[in-house]
Amino acid sequence: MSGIVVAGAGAFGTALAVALSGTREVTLWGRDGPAMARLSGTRSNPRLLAVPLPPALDVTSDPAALERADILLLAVPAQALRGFLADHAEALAEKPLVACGKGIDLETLEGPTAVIAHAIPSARPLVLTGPSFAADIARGLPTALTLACADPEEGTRLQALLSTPVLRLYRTTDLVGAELGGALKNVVAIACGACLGGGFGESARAALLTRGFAEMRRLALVCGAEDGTLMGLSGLGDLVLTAMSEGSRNYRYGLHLGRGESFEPGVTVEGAATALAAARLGQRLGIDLPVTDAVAALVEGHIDVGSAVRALLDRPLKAE
Ligand SMILES: NC(=O)C1=CN([C@@H]2O[C@H](COP(=O)(O)OP(=O)(O)OC[C@H]3O[C@@H](n4cnc5c(N)ncnc54)[C@H](O)[C@@H]3O)[C@@H](O)[C@H]2O)C=CC1
Ligand SMILES: O=C(CO)COP(=O)(O)O
Repeated sequence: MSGIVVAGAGAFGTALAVALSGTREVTLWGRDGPAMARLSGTRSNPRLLAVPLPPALDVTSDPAALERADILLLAVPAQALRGFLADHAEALAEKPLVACGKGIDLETLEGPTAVIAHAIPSARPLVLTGPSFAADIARGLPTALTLACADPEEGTRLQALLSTPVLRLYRTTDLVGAELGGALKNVVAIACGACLGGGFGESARAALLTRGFAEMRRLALVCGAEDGTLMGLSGLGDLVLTAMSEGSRNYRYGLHLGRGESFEPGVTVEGAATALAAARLGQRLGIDLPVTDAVAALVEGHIDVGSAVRALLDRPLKAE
């Protein structure tokens, strides 16, 4: 039996640990010692998830657990991944590291697999991504995700290890497509939320979702992604979930932007930093990303939603 360690005890890491615990040996590792000790005692964190932890799930803040792992699921936010890897590089060497966060690093403009490859060259990066709210996964509701692994044999082995009767993993070798789909859909979800929050209606949201998806594909394909991956769970599938549901923090953040309200402090909103990163990447690669650029300008407070929508409508007419 492989020892799975989920690193990052936020909503998603806790949900994944809950879902995988039972038939597998699973440890949930978090950096905050007192918080993990409390969680170990109470076996629940209602602020994060409505379900209790299964008795078999081990909970710790001891870094030695990272070293003992056969495989690690990294459920820290994208902007924290580089720091986490630097802190634990020795313990994580030569292991399969499954990136579960969705974003592009704002400083390096890299996705999680390149961040892992640079920080720990001996590690084997994978990506686990797709439409899944932590609350749904923790409750055992049916969910389908994409597992990307460069080595098809290892991908097949880990697909079996990380699937459960209700958590169905599809595999691919397209790491770039999987991670960019997951990262970029958050930006489009912010745009869709801002559109509804600003009172522009559901037809406009459908237009933004579709044109935003065209942008996602444009950027991802130039970065080496396969179109089939973008059309699958990790791209279109996750975009549909995130851009249509108030269960999404990115969408809710967009709603607040659209209404001109401030958002709940301290909540992880990956699409905000990723919009800035993707806009810079688009400039660097010479790719037209009007929706992304508008979200980046909104996030930075340079424009309001009304002017963002007007700027998008004023663009020259073109072929679809
Ligand atoms: N919540 C959800 O429904 C889903 C989240 N995700 C992705 O999972 C990632 C994490 O999201 P959540 O768990 O929801 O966020 P969260 O805000 O609930 O938790 C983030 C956790 O990461 C920890 N963390 C931050 N920096 C760290 C560091 N340097 N070292 C160790 N731990 C660190 C924090 O202490 C916190 O426990 C994000 O990239 C998100 O896009 C993916 C699918 C679903
Ligand atoms: O990635 C997610 C769903 O697949 C979670 O979305 P939010 O981070 O917007 O809540």
